[in-house]
Amino acid sequence: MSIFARAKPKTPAGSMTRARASQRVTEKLAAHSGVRRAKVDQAEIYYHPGFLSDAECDTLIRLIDANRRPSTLLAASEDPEFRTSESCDLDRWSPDVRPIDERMAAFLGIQAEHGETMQGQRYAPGQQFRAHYDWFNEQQDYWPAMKASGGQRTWTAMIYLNDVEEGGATWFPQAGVRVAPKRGLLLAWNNMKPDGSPNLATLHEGTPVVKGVKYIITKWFREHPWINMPVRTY
Ligand SMILES: O=C(O)CCC(=O)C(=O)O
Ligand SMILES: [Fe+2]
Repeated sequence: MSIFARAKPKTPAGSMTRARASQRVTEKLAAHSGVRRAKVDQAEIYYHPGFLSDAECDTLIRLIDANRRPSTLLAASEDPEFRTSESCDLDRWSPDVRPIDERMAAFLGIQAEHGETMQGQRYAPGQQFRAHYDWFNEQQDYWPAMKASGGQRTWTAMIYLNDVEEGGATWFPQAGVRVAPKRGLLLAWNNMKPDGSPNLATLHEGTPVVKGVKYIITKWFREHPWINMPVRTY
């Protein structure tokens, strides 16, 4: 499921619960050696090189190639070029995915149940994901359903699975941060401000790939357990 907010809410509301939870994630990240924070004040953006091994990246690339389909948006866009990549949901119970899924959640200090299904994404040359927020716009029609299924998206964690010859950087135009794809690099950011309200400076885009193919995984974490989480059946 892919759901993205684009319009600005009129009065983003703060939340003490989100603020405290975000603070715990920040402290957890700060305690890991190898984590660096982007030197901007507008948003909390962190990197950790080498989070996944080459073998783990290759396994996920294989799964994405086997299951990819055109990426979707919940809030329809008038721009047919808004999100042109391919995506797939990666089965959180699969022995290839589960250890990585749980390692990402543990790294941020968030319970794995708060994470939506890990999403694999593939961008061929010319494909992109235009500027958007990962947090939900609480004025949009989809919000009651999102509120009931785990609430706001707090943190995003992404991992680049390969180096890309040219293009494909993740660009935060308001924060002024650009991250070039690097195999195994984890990029995580807080979609909320310190008071627990949505942070407009987390606007970001997957810029078009120019040469090569870009593979990533994304995990969006909710403020409460994600209740669409499928029950293990095997
Ligand atoms: O492809 C990228 O660099 C960004 C992907 C993204 O914004 C997302 O998965 O929410
Ligand atoms: Fe995003």
